[in-house]
Amino acid sequence: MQNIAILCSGGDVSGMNPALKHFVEYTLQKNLTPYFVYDGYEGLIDNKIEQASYCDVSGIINRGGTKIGSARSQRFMQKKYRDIAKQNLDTLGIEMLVVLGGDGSFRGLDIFYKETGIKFCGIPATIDNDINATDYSLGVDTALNIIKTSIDAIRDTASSFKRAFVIETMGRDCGYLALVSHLTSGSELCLIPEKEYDLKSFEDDFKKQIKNGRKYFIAIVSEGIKQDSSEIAQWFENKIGMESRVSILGHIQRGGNPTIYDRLMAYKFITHAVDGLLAGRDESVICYTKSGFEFNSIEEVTSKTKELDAELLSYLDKP
Ligand SMILES: Nc1ncnc2c1ncn2[C@@H]1O[C@H](COP(=O)(O)OP(=O)(O)O)[C@@H](O)[C@H]1O
Ligand SMILES: O=P(O)(O)OC[C@H]1O[C@](O)(COP(=O)(O)O)[C@@H](O)[C@@H]1O
Repeated sequence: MQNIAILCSGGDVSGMNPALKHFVEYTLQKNLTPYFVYDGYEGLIDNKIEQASYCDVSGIINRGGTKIGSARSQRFMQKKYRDIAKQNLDTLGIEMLVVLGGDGSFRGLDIFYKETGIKFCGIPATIDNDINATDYSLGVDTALNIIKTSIDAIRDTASSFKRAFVIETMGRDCGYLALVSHLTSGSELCLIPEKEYDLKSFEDDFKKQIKNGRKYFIAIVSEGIKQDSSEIAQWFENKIGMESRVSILGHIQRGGNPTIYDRLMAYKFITHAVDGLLAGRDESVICYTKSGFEFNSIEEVTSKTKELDAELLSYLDKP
């Protein structure tokens, strides 16, 4: 029997628990012995590695976050700690790793593979959807649904109280969450790092809309834009003449009951990752694109910054 381990690294996402469940079930079905590494690369170094069974994954498919924890690890950046991680894996006879994480995690994993020969398959997992070479990363759909529910709720109070709301989404330097939320929630303004903007250009139109009866505004802004959300709110007050409030959605976007789409994608990502390793793919990331699932090298995934989908971006210019 071959031993195979899974770990979560970087920001946790909803969808990791369904992935863990299918990992255990699928690897057992394939006559492999599954292991959990707790707390990301930190757990590899500290030997928090345990054999997993069906019991460990019962009742977790509906839970956000990850049962085995996730972490960012400064120590894994240093070879002396990666050597300890390799010793821990050798002691347990583990030769294959599945890692749910982002491009930083994959970069670390690739270095580890080159030093130790531990085979791996990366599964893109980040709410930001900013990993190059994959159209979809696990967790994005649940985050978008949480944002949708939040915006719908804020709309109730905004419309009742005649206010402008500036709603800030996560995403680091990527405006995907904000842009998709804008297009699907009917907000009046969307500001993202990928598109230059000048607030002045909206002033005449917004004032005209108020004259024509508009009672409230919803603006969705990504955390990576050049201004603080409070400055956008000030602009609504000073230049548009409407009382305003800021709502920073924050870490609620990283939690919550995984959507059907994320549960299904977790199932598919895990199946492809395990199949790929068994078929002899030693160092790859399983990506999802318009043409389906495909394996990519670390170089392809990490060498470029992902560009925002051009079609989605073009919709920002349309009324
Ligand atoms: N060049 C590297 N060498 C070794 N480990 C790395 C390297 N880059 C990232 N890592 C590991 O991957 C972890 C997660 O990376 P990070 O960039 O924070 O998140 P993400 O995987 O979401 O992009 C880091 O905390 C570190 O342990
Ligand atoms: O949880 P932290 O450390 O405050 O980090 C917040 C950041 O993590 C994210 O939620 C997800 O980022 P990663 O998936 O790349 O780790 C970003 O959207 C956000 O900027």
